[in-house]
Amino acid sequence: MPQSSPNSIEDRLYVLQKRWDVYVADGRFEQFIEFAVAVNSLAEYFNRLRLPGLVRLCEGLENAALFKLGDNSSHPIAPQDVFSLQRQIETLAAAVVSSKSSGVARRTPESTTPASDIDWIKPRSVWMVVGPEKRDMADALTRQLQFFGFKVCEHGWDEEEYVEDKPLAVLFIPAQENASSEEIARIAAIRAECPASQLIYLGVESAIEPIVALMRAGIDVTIPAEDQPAMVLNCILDLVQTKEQEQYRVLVVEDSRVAVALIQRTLAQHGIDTHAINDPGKLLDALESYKPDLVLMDMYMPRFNGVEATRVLRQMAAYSSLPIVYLSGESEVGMQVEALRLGGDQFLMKPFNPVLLAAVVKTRIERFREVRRSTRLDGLTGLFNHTAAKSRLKALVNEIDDSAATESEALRGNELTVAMIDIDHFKAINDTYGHPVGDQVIRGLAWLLKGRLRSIDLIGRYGGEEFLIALPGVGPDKAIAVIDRIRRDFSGLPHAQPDGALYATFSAGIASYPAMSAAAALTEAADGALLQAKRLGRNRVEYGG
Ligand SMILES: Nc1nc2c(ncn2[C@@H]2O[C@H](COP(=O)(O)OP(=O)(O)OP(=O)(O)O)[C@@H](O)[C@H]2O)c(=O)[nH]1
Repeated sequence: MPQSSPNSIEDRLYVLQKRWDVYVADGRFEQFIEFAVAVNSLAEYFNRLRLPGLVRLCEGLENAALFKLGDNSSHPIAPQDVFSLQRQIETLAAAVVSSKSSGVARRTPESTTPASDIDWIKPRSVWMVVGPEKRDMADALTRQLQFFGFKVCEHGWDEEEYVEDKPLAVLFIPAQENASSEEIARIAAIRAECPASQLIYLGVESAIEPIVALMRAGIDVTIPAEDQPAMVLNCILDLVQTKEQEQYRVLVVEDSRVAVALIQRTLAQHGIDTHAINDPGKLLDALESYKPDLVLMDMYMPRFNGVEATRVLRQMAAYSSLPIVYLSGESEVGMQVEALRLGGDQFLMKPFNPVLLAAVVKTRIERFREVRRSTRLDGLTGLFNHTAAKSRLKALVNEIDDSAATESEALRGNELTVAMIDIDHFKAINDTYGHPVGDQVIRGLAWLLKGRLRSIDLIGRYGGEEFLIALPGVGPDKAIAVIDRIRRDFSGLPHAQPDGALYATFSAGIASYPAMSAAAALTEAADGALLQAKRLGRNRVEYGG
């Protein structure tokens, strides 16, 4: 065994293979569960590393394993199923070896490597497979990708040797709309060589047949002719965007210590954090302090039962949509249905199947987070939307007010500077190049802001092409310098469009606390300064007090 805890891709793969071998030798249900847990853990690890090809292979194996999970009576599974799973494991192992040889899968001890710090192992290179006919577009895309820090390696459609490290993504730009059979063969060859890379095909006809042919050859994303090339950067930036990686949090309401220990062990194996209370009377305090993504609720407990506790939560706006899953020995279907009718989302029986419990908990939490995200974040840019940005700004101003009132040493004298940014002549960009290109300009600015500002800064999409920025602890002079630097860089950022690149500029207005002591006054003053910047000729930063 390489190490006592499964840390790296190789270790996780080793554990998976070992568990599979044990199952094949003995054929017991519990051994199959252990194997399925190992597959799930590897799939999650690939997901965190953002290795789309390996995620796909691993999820295929996970689905096949879950399909065969069954129960005690269905094991050992039939020899042809063993053979088919064995083949999937071998394909996965070969893909891991192939990616590893490119340096993608270096060993990274998890204990010292939080998900947010693993950027260094992400490949940041992009291959572009393009012919001479699409020179202008390829050049514009290359400049744009380089601006965001990607290394671009160009290849011709007839090239057969690829010596560089395996890329994050491969962009295929065909000479005409539909791929020729030689081009399909080239795509399949690159798919085999780069199992972990995202393959993107630009300019497909909007019809099922050609898209299916490309997908069969190994393409992950096809972009219709009319949307290119504005979508390309979006696709690639999505691959490196660090989504919310916060650990899932589950509150366990359960009076049996044995059940709590089993649940916590199972969820911990899937990287899920838990907090347990044995008395539903403590529920509101625990929700307030622990802020879970899901409650796992026992049915029968002293004082009052899980269904009563759930009904109370459903009457409170803050918890009306929080996922609640019952985990109980109650086997009477009528009682289960009643429990769901009164506010529960799902019912799981005790003794629970660990794979099923983890799968239900994760799926419910993912959906819950997705809904929460969609109400707070802007779909185009992933930044806070207007409402969320306004309320975040209010909270920042309140924090400073509170710290001044309590004279907290750490925060005393804190400053806050707000900037309103608006892209210049944006209507003309839309009118000239079309809305998809306009959207790409907005996204380009969003990415530049995210890349340049700190994680504690507030960045919101305030209106169509208007952004609200708040920089806590930063005075006006420094803020003006920072925003002006971003302004200069944005004006040099090429935005790819079918005939080459276009350049855009923005104007900004700045205001600061304590000169303006309320959130509304700050945005109003920044807005006034922005108007002044527009009047003075645009592409400039003005200070409004
Ligand atoms: N592509 C795209 N366009 C948008 C979006 N939201 C708003 N717009 C457009 O943005 C344009 C804003 O134009 P105006 O407010 O007239 O200002 P402008 O052309 O940027 O001119 P100045 O601000 O004076 O420099 C309008 O044409 C809107 O339709 C969006 O999400 N995507």
